[in-house]
Amino acid sequence: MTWVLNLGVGSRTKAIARAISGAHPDLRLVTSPEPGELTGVVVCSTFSRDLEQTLAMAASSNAHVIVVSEAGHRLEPWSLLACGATDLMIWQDDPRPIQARLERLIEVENVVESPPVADVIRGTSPALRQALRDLVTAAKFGGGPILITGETGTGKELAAKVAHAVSAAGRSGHLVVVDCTTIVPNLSGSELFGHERGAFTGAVSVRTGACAAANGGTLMLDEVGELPLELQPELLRVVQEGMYKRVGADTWQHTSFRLICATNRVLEDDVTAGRFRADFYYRIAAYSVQLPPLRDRPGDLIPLFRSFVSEAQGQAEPAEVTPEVEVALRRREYPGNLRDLRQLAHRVASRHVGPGPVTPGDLPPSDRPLGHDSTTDNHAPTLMDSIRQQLRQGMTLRELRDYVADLAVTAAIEESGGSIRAAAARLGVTDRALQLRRAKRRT
Ligand SMILES: Nc1ncnc2c1ncn2[C@@H]1O[C@H](COP(=O)(O)OP(=O)(O)OP(=O)(O)O)[C@@H](O)[C@H]1O
Repeated sequence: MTWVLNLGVGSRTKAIARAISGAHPDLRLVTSPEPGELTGVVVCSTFSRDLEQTLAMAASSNAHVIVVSEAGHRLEPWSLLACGATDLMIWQDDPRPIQARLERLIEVENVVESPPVADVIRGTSPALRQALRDLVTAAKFGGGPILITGETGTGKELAAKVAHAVSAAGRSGHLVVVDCTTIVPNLSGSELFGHERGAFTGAVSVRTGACAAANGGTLMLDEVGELPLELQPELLRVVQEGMYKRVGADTWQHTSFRLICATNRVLEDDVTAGRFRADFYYRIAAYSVQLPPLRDRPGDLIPLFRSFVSEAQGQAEPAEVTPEVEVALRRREYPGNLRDLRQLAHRVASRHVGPGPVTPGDLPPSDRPLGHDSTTDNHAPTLMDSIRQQLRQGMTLRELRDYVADLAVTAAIEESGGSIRAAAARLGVTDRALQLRRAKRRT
C-alpha cells in the first residue's frame, strides 16, 4: 500500500496532495497517520511541524518519505535526508516527476520483497532493509562493480548471490566466486586468468581461469583485501577493458562480467597504508553496500534463530522458544554474526525434540548464560508495573509511547557506550533523528 500523507491545513497543500494522489493508483490520503499506517511509500507535504516526528516514525516502519515542497519554500535538504527522508522534491504543477520517483521506489521494494532476495537474505530490520535497497538499486539499475562490506558472517556472500540474481548479468552467465585468500601470488593469478601449458612447473595442461568462467555473468572476489598487490593492475585492466592474457600466453582474451567484491576490512585504510592500490579500489567501489552486524538488527535475532532451528530440523514452521531461552539468546554476543547464530541454532536443533518450544535444556551447556539471574528478564515486570502506574496517573497512549521510546533511547545509548551513532543504528533511526528527538525531549 502506498500513501499520500497530507499533514498540512492550507487549501494549496491539500490541492497538491490531491494532485499527487491522482498520480498513482495505490496512493491514498491520510491526515493523521498512526505508526502502523506508515507502510510502503509515503508522500507528504512539508507544511507541518510534525514532519520530523513523521520521518522518525517512517524510519522505524521501513517506509519511504518523499518530502514535497512548494517552490520558494526554504527547507534544509541535507538535514531532512539525515532525518530519514528519501528525497526532497519541488512541486512544479506536474505530478509526473513524483510519479516516476514513486514507481522506482515501489519497484525496488518489490524486488527486495521478492523470493530471490527475501528468501535468501532473511530479516526485516530497518538497517538490513536499507542495505538491501542499496544492493538492489546498484545491482538492477547500475552497471558498475559493487563493493559489499560488513563484519564476518553478515551475509556478504549471500548478498553477492542476490546481486547476481537481480542484475541483468544473472539472466545469462554464471556467478563465479573466487576466495582471494587462496590465490597463490607466485602462480601469477592463474586462478583468475588461466594459464598455458608449461607456463610454470606443474602447468601440464591449458587452464581457463575465473575471468573466462564468469564471461556473461558475475565474478565475485571474496576477501578482496587479500588480493595480491601485483595482480591488481591486471584485474583493473580486465574490469576497464575486458582484456587479459592467460599466464604464459601472448594473445589477448576477451571477457565481460559484473564484478562484485566483498571484504570485512576497511579498504581505505589499506589504500592509505599502501597495501591496496588506490586506482583499483576506486574502480571496485563504484557502488558500496554495507551489511549491518547482527547487534544492529535486534529485531531479526529471534525470528532468524527460530527459522534456523526449523531449517536444521527440516520443518516448515519456525520453532517456538520459551521466554527464558529468548532472554538468553538476546543477552549472548555473536562475534561471528549470522554464522554464529545459525551454528548455535543447529546445535540447539540437534538437542530439541518437538512438539513444543525450544527449552533452556536444549541450549548446550557451553551456550548457556552464566548464573541463575541472567536467564530471566527481570525488566519485563518492572516496565509493565510502571506502565500500569502511568496509566493510573492518566497518561495517554501517545504519552506512553513517548515514555517507552525514551526508555529505549536511554538504554540504547547506555549500551552503546554513549555513542549516538551506534545507538541510532540499534534503534533503526538515523543519527540526526535521534539527536533531534533528544533535543526536543529536553525542551
Ligand atoms: N540474512 C541472512 N539470512 C539467512 N542466513 C544468513 C543471512 N546472513 C547470513 N546468513 C548465513 O550466515 C552464514 C554466513 O554468511 P556469509 O558467508 O554470506 O557471510 P560473509 O559476510 O560472507 O562471511 P565472511 O566474511 O566470514 O566470509 C551463512 O551460513 C549464511 O547462510
